[in-house]
Amino acid sequence: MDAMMSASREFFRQPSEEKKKCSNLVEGKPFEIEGYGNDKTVTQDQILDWQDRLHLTLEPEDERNFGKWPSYPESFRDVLHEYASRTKGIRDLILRSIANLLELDEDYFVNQLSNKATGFARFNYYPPCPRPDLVLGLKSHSDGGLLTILLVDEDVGGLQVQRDGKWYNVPTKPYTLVINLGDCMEIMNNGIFRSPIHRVVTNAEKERLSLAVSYRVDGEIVLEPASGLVDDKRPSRYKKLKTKDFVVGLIEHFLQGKRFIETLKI
Ligand SMILES: O=C(O)CCC(=O)C(=O)O
Ligand SMILES: [Fe+2]
Repeated sequence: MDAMMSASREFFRQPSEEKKKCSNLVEGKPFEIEGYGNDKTVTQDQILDWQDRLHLTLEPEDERNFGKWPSYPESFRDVLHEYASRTKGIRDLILRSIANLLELDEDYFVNQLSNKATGFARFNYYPPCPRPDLVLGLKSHSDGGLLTILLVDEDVGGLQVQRDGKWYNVPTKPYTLVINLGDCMEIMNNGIFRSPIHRVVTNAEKERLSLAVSYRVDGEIVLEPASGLVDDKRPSRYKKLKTKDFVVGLIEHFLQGKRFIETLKI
């Protein structure tokens, strides 16, 4: 965890020209998510976030785009490779625990992950912000996938979670990962465990860093509640759709500060 955080910090502290070697914007090419930069701007009045992010595909491994993986610091690639193999183990452990809690077959969620299931890393870097009262580091959202394994800055807080309309600070604690369930998980468990709405506030004096590793099922899989969690008393609460169509809606809504899952509720 320390090695991953310090390699990320070294990457983000470089001058902008160096970071742009991993840019997600390549002249003459359409916007790509993968790489260093900002999220896409789709409307004139879109509210932007006070952050830089580096978005890298981790899974499937053969789809890693090393052209966008930082070569500075030198350790970055090896550290991320190692970190990603550890988070995959944590993913499976948590998916099995959730299945047990729901009294499903222990491997129910793990079995939904084919070798085409996706995993990506989103490194978030929040520079100090002179007007924290005016701008968020990351707008209010819920994560889209099955689950997110979040490594947060151990000194600087900023992550907040919403409950009953109120925002609560998530405390920072060294060597502690925050696990967020995502919208795909909420759908697959028929709304028993929900994906939390969260956001990041900015800090006037200190920079902040986080790394979110999110996992999703394969795009061809139809997202729907596990049959063991649907009956006459608790019918399916979400419209069915393919994961790849879900992802398109998810991104469009996220950029505008909205939640796609709300439109799928029956
Ligand atoms: O920076 C954080 O603590 C949260 C980041 C986050 O919510 C995300 O990347 O989805
Ligand atoms: Fe998030």
